[in-house]
Amino acid sequence: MAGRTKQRVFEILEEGAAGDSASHFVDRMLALLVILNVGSVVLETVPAYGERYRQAFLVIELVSLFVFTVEYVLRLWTADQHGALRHLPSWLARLRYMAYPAAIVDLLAILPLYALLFFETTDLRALLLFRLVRFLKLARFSPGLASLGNAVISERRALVGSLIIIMGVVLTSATVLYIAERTIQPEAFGSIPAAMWWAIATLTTVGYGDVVPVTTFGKVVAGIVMLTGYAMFALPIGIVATAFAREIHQRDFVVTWGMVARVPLFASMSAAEIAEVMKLLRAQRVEKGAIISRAGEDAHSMYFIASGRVRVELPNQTFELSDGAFFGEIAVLKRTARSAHMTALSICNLLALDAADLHVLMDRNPTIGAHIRKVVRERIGEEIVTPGGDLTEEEIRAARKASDDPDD
Ligand SMILES: Nc1ncnc2c1ncn2[C@@H]1O[C@@H]2COP(=O)(O)O[C@H]2[C@H]1O
Repeated sequence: MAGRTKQRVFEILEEGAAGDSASHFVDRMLALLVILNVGSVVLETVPAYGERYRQAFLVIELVSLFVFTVEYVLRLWTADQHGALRHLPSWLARLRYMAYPAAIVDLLAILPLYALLFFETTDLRALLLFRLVRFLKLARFSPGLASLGNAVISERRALVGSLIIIMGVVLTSATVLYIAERTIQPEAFGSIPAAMWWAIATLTTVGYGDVVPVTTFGKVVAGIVMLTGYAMFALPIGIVATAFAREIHQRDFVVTWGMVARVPLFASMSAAEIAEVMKLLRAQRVEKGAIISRAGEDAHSMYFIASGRVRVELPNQTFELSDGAFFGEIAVLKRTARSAHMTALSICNLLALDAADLHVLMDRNPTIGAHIRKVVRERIGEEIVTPGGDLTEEEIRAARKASDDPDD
């Protein structure tokens, strides 16, 4: 029972499946609270509001402290449900989870408030910068932000490379301008660090105009630096933009004709039939270690593996399925609970087919219907199919037990 509660809390907080309205609601509420917080931090600094609404700002802060603390404690409690941490003892899973960047941000989002209580001050402005860390919590609720983070991390080497090039150009241009202008404008170009201010303002095309070269040589160098600036900064921007586009594309990958045609089950279909099937399939990207479905759960769809590997854990056997295979069809066809745990062993691109659409597909295409039924027969065996066509009570009980037992 406790295991089921923990699993549900985890699903609501961390792993909202498509269509899980409780999970989406909690995500939205938490994101709203973060936005309210950031808004109040910013408005507090406006003198006209800071004093007048002091009490209201304090209430927002204290409510946030309560909600974010409960959120953090629950995330810590359910840490051992994460795909990558499930094999660890609960205490170790929690310790490892605490080192996740998102968990660190969650902790930093509540710590300053405890400092506030501890130091018995009501001047929230003292903790201004710390409180704005909460803004980072939004990354958890925005897949786009997470993709941007992934893009920067995956291109870190190229970005460090372009940063070194930029630093080299800043240093060279500042040194040349120092040589050219130091005697004429000692206050602006009297040292290399001083000249670097001019170099950075010029290279970034900001051009404050507070410091300008006056010698002909200085002006020629400045012209070159201005032109180089565009090229220099286009480099990291291009790197991040390309990686970001790639990340987004991988996340919401499009179901293509080739992808469907590669699934052996559909290989014999005509192009027109494949085009029809494509309309029924939904693309779903699953991270490595994520649980796709649990034994004993209600089933709403079956899946085809476009790419990746999936582990199917039956109560007494474990199978591995890969590209082109399908799974999750038994519960959908028999209208029973899932008979196995299904976990992604690698990043998986799945094609999900809703229960109603599976029946449409099988009715429309008897060959596919017969093939799926044949695979089901091979998988579960004739002997455990009751005359009514349902899985035996014994198998369902075994599946439910398997989902209750693990690591409470
Ligand atoms: N013996 C088996 N071999 C391979 N896959 C299986 C086997 N038994 C069950 N499965 C798959 O595991 C899935 C678990 O969820 P379902 O019961 O919906 O559908 C099941 C099948 O797709």
